[in-house]
Amino acid sequence: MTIKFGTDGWRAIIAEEFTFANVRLVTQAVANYLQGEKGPGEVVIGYDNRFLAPEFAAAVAEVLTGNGFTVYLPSRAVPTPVTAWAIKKYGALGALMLTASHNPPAYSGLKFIPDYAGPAVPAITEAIEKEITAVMEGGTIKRLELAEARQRGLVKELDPREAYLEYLQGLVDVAAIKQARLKIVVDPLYGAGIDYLDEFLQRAGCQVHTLHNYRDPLFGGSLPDPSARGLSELAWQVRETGADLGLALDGDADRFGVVDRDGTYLTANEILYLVLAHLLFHRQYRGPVARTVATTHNLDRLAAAHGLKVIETPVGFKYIGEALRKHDCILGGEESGGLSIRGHIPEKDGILATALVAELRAVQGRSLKSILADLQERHGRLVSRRLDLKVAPDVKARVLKELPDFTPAKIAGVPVTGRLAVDGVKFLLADSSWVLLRPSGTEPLLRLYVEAPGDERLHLLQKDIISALKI
Ligand SMILES: O=P(O)(O)OC[C@H]1O[C@H](O)[C@H](O)[C@@H](O)[C@@H]1O
Repeated sequence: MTIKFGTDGWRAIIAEEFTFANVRLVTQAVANYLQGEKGPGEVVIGYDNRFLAPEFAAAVAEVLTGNGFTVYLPSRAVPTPVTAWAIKKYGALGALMLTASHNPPAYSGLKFIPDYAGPAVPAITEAIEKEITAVMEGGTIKRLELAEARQRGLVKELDPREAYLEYLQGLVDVAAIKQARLKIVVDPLYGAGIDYLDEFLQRAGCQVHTLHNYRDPLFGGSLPDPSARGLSELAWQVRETGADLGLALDGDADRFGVVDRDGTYLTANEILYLVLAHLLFHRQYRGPVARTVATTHNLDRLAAAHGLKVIETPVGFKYIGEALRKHDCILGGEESGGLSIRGHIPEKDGILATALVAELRAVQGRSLKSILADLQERHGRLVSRRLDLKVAPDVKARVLKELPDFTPAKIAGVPVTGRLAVDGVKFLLADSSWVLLRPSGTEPLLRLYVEAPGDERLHLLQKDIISALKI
C-alpha cells in the first residue's frame, strides 16, 4: 500500500484504506515532519461532516499529543478555510484537516496545512510522504489516550466560529449588504459550512433561507459539489421564493457555487470576473492578479485595462496560494471554484467568496447577469467550458506521450500564436481563444478546457482537438 498526498492531501475510501491505523500512521508522519522543522508546539485539527470524522479527529489528537504537541480540537465540523485561518489566529505550527471535499460519501481525507495557512506546497507534501514511508518501514506510532491528554492539558477546545465571523465582517462591506436587505437562499450541502455563511448573512441583515443545514454523511444521496447539477434544488428554491441570490458551499466550504435571481447558475469563471471587477472598480484595489492556466482570460482583460500584471500558475490552489503570499496579489482564483483576496489567508475560502458576491450584488442593486452583461459589453466576452474526458488508461497514456510533440499551426482554422507547457499543454490562438489539455491530478481523467469569443467557436475548437489527438 502507498499513501499519496495528491493535489490536495490524502483521500481514500473509509474502512478500505482510510482506517484508524492509517490515520494514525499519517499523523505520526506529520508529527515527525513537524518535529524536524519546528519542534513541539500547537497544532489545529479540523474536520468536515463525513462519516466518523470526529472519531478520526480524536485519533489524530491522540497521536499528536503522544508526540508532545498540544492540539486545538473542535467538537463540531470546521470548514477548511476556517481551520487554516485558526492557525494564524492561535499562532499554531499548522493544521491537520480531515476532509474529502466534494468526493463521494465513501471517502474521507487528511491534509496538512502549514503555518502560512494555505495549501502545502509540493516540497512539504513530498517531505511528509517520505516520513510516511519511514513510519511504514518500522517507525513507532506514539499515542496518548485522549482522556489522559486532556488531563495533561494538551487538548484545547477549538471553537473558531465567532472569531472568524467577526473577522469576516472586517473583510466584507457589511454596511452595503445591510442597506440592500437581500433575500438569499443558502445551500451548505450538509457540509462543514453550516452556520457560517447563513449566520454571517443573517447578521448582515439579509433574509436567509437555508437548505441542507444538518449533518448527513450521505449528502442526501448526491455529492457535496456546488456545480450546476449539484445545485438544481437551490436554483429551484431561488426562483420559487423570489430570492435575489442563491449561495452554496462545497463539503468543506472552501469552494463556492452561485445562482442568480432567475435560477441561472454562474460558473466560477464568471464569478471571478465579477469579483475582480468589483475589487477594481468599487474597492479601487490595485496589484497583481493570480490565476491558474485553466482559468478565464477575462481576468487578464480587466487587469490589462488597469495596467496590472497577471500571474499564471499550474492548476491547484497551492500555486495560487504561493502567488498570493509572494506577490501580494489582489485576487487569486481558479476555474474549479477557488478564490481568495488580498488581506485574507492564502487558501480558497467559499464563505468569503460568496460573502463578496453578496456585497457586489448589494452595491450594484441588480441581477448578477445584468452586471455581467455590462462587463462583457465594456471588456469583452469570452465563454469557457471544461470537458472531463473519461478515457481508457492506454488512451490517456498515449495522448500524454504525444502531447509534447503536438504543435499544430492552426486549431479549427485559427492560427496558433503561443504554446505554454506550465501544466499540460495550452495553445493560445489568434482570435483570443485558448485550448488547454492536461491530466487531472485528482481523478483518472483528461481535462480539456477551451475559452473562445463565442459558443460556436468553442465547439469547433473542442471538436478539432478531440479528433486531432484521437481522444
Ligand atoms: O484538475 P485537478 O488536478 O483534478 O484538480 C482540481 C482541483 O483539485 C483540488 O480540489 C484542488 O484543491 C484544486 O486546487 C484543484 O483545482
